[in-house]
Amino acid sequence: MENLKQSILELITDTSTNLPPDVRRAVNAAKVKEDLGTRAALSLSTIAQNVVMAEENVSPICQDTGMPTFEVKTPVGVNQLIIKQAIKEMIAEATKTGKLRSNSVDSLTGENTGDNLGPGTPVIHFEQWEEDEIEIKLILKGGGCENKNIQYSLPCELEGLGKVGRNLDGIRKCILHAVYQAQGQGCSAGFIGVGIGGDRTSGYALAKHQLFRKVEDVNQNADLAALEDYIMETANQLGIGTMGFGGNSTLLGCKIGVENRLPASFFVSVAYNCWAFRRQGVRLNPETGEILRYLYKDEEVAMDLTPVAATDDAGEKRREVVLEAPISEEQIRSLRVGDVVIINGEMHTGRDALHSYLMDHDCPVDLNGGIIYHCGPVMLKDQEGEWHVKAAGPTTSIREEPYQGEIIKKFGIRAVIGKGGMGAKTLKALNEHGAVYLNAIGGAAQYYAECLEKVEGVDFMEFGIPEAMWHLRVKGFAAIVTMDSHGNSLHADVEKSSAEKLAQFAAPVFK
Ligand SMILES: O=C(O)C[C@H](O)C(=O)O
Ligand code: SF4
Repeated sequence: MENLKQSILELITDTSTNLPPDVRRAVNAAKVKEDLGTRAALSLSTIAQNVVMAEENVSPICQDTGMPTFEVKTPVGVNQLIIKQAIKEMIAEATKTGKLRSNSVDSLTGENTGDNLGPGTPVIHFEQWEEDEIEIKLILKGGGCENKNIQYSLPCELEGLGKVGRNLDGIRKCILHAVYQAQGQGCSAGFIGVGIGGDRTSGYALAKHQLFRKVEDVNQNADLAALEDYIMETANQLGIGTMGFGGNSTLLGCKIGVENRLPASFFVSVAYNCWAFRRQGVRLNPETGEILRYLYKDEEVAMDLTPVAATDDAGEKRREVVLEAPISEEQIRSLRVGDVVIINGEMHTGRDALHSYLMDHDCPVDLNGGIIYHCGPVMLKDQEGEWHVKAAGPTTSIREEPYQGEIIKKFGIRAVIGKGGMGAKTLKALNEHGAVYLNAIGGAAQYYAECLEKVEGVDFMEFGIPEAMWHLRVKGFAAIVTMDSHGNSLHADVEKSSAEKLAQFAAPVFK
């Protein structure tokens, strides 16, 4: 097994940096479906560019390289302990070289282990099989989309859809609801794996396992094949769109599996995966560990890089406003939902640990007129001790909803950048203080890393790399105003309109 470690490292690197062809085809098709010039089309254009950059730079497509989850099949007689050890070593190695973000955190203390190893990380499932080769599959599913997973216990009642029975039609309602409740927060357009049955644990495992099916794969169960088709057709009518900006591409794939259940239980479990659907697999020679072939590389698919002009709904070119901190209240009040903002100068990252800390502590830097970026980057230090940004897209902002409004006011912040939008409390604070919420394109970690020209400093390294407060100098960082200081929220609008559309699918479809 002299090649085993190298093969595993290659698999991890490829999964993190090179989007598989079936996913590329789906993202390209989504772009064609969006109306030219819309926010959704613009986002897909950035996403396509980002995919190309990640492959070229051999750097993470998204900074959140997720919970590494391996499914390993071995012929009888192969020592699984050796494979487990090799996986762990190569996970640590890939973390050291910035192919993975250090993502394993002690649940109680919040301490980051720094090498992606720890109790429960990585996840490795072993199985024996009759074939002669070793198969290793890997999925890197990020935290933001994982947070949008949902499990339904039937029968139940769902807002807008009414009673949900223990039958195919009830399952249909659950899946539509699952897509609706994710809105743009899991970096739509997404892919879902659904597990029908099992218990609470095996149901979710089944759902996640469905994500290993190819996007074009047709379900062998005719009922489920019909349901998958129906969901693809219908979910895309909800109007959530890429990043939740509204639009025609909300869902790029739906795969449904079924297992037996207990008489008393009926679970429908849904695993939501962002567009940055990173999964790959290899077949290995059982003697040498050398890669024989990849499982998800049927052809080379180039990303569609056709440029998209930024126009508003009336076809007018979108207003572009350049901002540089410190930003004045007047500048902020002139911004409206839909404006494109280009940021130069200084910004600071901050996510969960920082927001909670700032509630009752001072900030080491002056944030008056400043910009906070909800981002947990991948960082590498060079030999001179200087930090470099390797991947740095936004994280889901709604997690900061309990803190954000107060923090904006306490420190005089004028702009918050993130993705997926924020709630009513933040919207109120934006209005009262004079601040904006800017939506960056989730998952576009290479695209944004290139705008982050210099790391000026860092505070709170004790929170771990993703949670630390990085002080960055940026150039040409583009984002869209999705919540302004006049009480407008694109997110609230899309949520409302998609809820109305969801309710149109309440009537039974399947027997
Ligand atoms: O943790 C991150 O950087 C992003 C996360 O996957 C998210 O979608 O919020
Ligand atoms: S930031 Fe978006 S693209 Fe990245 S892992 Fe989270 S949900 Fe996926």
